[in-house]
Amino acid sequence: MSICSGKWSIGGASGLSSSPILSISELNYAFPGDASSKFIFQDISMEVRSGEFVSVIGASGSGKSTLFRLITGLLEPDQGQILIDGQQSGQRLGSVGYMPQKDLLLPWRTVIDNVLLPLEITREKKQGKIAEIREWLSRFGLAEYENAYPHELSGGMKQRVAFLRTLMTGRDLLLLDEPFGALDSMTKHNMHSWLLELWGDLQKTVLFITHDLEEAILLSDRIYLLSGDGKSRVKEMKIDLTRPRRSEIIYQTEFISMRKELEMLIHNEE
Ligand SMILES: Nc1ncnc2c1ncn2[C@@H]1O[C@H](COP(=O)(O)OP(=O)(O)OP(=O)(O)O)[C@@H](O)[C@H]1O
Repeated sequence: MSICSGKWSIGGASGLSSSPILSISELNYAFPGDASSKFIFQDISMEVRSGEFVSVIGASGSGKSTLFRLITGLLEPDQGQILIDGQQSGQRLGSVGYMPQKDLLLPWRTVIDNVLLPLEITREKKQGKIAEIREWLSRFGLAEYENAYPHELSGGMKQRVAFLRTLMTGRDLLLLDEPFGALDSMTKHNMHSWLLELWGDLQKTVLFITHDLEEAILLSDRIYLLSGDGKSRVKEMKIDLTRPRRSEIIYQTEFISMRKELEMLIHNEE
């Protein structure tokens, strides 16, 4: 594991050379009308470069989902700047693919019609995309379920459909809010293996919320830890495990010591 400026870098953005796809600088945010005027974020900075897989971890209530809503443009920062591909705040809505915690598949639509939804919203021509979607369905292990309805799918399958639908937004940056959080451990393990195998071909950038430390280390190039107290800091950990990765690396000494370190850091935050 290598850590930017020491073991852990505090304050986020690590001065990396290539221009970031997402750049957050000195972000301040408090929910309007909150009598205590409690800041969710105070002077938070972070960045994500093209092609990275970055996880965001933090205690419940530390602001992970709020951060995603700020990035998507559903909320506006009180102060500071959020740039996506250099685009300023206010021009961000629709510029990222967002997968919320619940799969939110439309129950009256088949798998393929759910996946086609982003193209309908942006009024893109569907015809040319069908062949591409069928190829992805096959890679997602869903070829035989093209005409199935959500209630006919397992939990893992539903998440894969929701992920594919997010992919079909065509956006380079995907925000995934605990996509595997509700899955049983065996299905989750299978999803990890599947995603690790797919990662090299996806050519996307992912910001990923999770409560699962093992999942964060296994999947990520870097991890941001949101502090649970004054919310004025964000810590960053670089995961120097080679890719392609297999889920069995969780048993390796290097992995176990990273996990220990992450746990200690969280413990210190508390
Ligand atoms: N619409 C809102 N109005 C006022 N406060 C809110 C609103 N949404 C969230 N909060 C508060 O903001 C804080 C951060 O919430 P958020 O959902 O972002 O946390 P989180 O880290 O995603 O939590 P979890 O891990 O439990 O999903 C919490 O204290 C929450 O009560």
